[in-house]
Amino acid sequence: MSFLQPAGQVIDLGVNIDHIATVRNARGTTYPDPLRAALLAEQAGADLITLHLREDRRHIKDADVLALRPLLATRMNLEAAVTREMIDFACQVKPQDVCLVPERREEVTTEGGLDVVRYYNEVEAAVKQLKEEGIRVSLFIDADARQIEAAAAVGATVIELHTGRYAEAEGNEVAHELERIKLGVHEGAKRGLRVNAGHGLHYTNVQPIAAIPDLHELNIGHAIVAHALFAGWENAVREMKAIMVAARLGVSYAPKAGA
Ligand SMILES: CC(=O)[C@@H](O)[C@H](O)COP(=O)(O)O
Ligand SMILES: NCC(=O)COP(=O)(O)O
Repeated sequence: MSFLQPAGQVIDLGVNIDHIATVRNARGTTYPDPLRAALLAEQAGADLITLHLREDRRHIKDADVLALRPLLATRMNLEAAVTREMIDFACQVKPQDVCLVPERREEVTTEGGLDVVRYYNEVEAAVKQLKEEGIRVSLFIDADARQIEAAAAVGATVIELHTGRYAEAEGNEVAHELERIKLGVHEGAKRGLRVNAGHGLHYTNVQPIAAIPDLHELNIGHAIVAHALFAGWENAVREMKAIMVAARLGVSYAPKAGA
């Protein structure tokens, strides 16, 4: 229980440690250690640890996932593509959560949501295999009614709405994308799904998202790692959690300088 968290969970923060591994891999050293980052993030208020084992292993490696799984006090949310290799690996690791994401080797970062409508049969088979191992399955999708409907139909119990378009929006588009996410949260909750969100969120654009009722969890990585370069890792996690909780509770929170 984070000291920032009132009784009961207001909104969960999933800290994505991918880009700790990006820095490590830049020189092929053992530091910074993603496992240490994960354990410190938990102590600083993270409610779960998210990590994306990409097909090209550009940041998180198989060994990171295997080593971290038994160490976490909270829970592991493993992001993976819908491939035989990744689904079998996830069934071997048995994280509490798996989030199925789209992946293209040439992409810089995740560009959109999983097209559950188009790949319904493949996603359905993956969801079934993971659920048989006792793993809770989330689908990383756009805030699109057809994708949300397909996610519920295919047997997922959780969806994570891709907030990339909101994060990249400018001017009047910001309000439009925020409304699209609000409608997606409502649509998912109406269908009995647990609704999460993530991608491209940072210390200012997170506030309107965290304020959306019925949103259970935000997965945030790149911005926390970036802020940690100046504020320190644990401060960066604590500050993000505080901002999210304050936004959800409708109270103002002004981080002290250098927090
Ligand atoms: C699915 C998602 O939004 C995150 O996992 C994101 O993919 C972070 O990893 P990358 O920066 O490698 O895309
Ligand atoms: N699913 C979103 C995630 O895990 C983190 O995405 P980002 O904050 O690194 O863009």
